Amino acid sequence: MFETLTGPAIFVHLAAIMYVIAMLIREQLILRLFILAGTGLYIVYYFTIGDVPLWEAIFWSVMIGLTNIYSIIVMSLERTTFNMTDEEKVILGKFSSLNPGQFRKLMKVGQAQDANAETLMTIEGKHSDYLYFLVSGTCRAKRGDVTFDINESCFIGEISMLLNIPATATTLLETGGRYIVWSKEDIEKLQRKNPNIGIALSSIMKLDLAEKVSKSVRVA
Ligand SMILES: Nc1ncnc2c1ncn2[C@@H]1O[C@@H]2COP(=O)(O)O[C@H]2[C@H]1O
Repeated sequence: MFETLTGPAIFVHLAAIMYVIAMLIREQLILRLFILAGTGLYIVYYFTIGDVPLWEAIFWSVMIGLTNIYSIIVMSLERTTFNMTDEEKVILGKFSSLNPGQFRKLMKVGQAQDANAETLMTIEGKHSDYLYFLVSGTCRAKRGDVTFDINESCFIGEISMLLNIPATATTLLETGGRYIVWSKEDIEKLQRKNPNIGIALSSIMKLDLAEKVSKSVRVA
């Protein structure tokens, strides 16, 4: 077998070595790059092995290679902030348990809004269908007789979502504030399709809650 190492057969040996190395790698992106190299070497082999290239084998190898390249591009995009706005990059900093691809999926089901007037977000004791992330501005909140401000870069509506209870406060965003709003139903659908996003989002909301508690003062 190995006496053919100098002819076109060298390519089939190299291709197989690429595949064997790929099978030892867990990291998807690197694994796929080795498979791609192997596929390229197989194509060279099919071109050079006989008087006539093995077109059927070449055709399917090219198809496999193109499919692999498509997945490599999708995976690479999922790991980078390419094409994100500056605002999205800042929000991603807060959502650090999500990778950029998961974050894009979450943002796709949400809507960025500017408050052109005072905007009521939650009503104490009432179920809310929405989760908000306050990008900028201040939200006035009232719980019982106590009023307080909630400042930017945090969630509004995460307590009722995490505990599945009515809103614990009435919250009103001042005019000019900016926020992202998600329908809880859309988030639940997304979580069912991507359980990892659900786990990451709930840990981000818990962290947000811990930060709020760490800054809160006892008022009564
Ligand atoms: N003490 C607090 N500090 C900061 N934010 C609060 C406080 N109490 C309630 N909230 C926010 O107000 C929201 C009202 O709806 P939720 O209870 O779903 O989630 C609540 C929090 O996002």
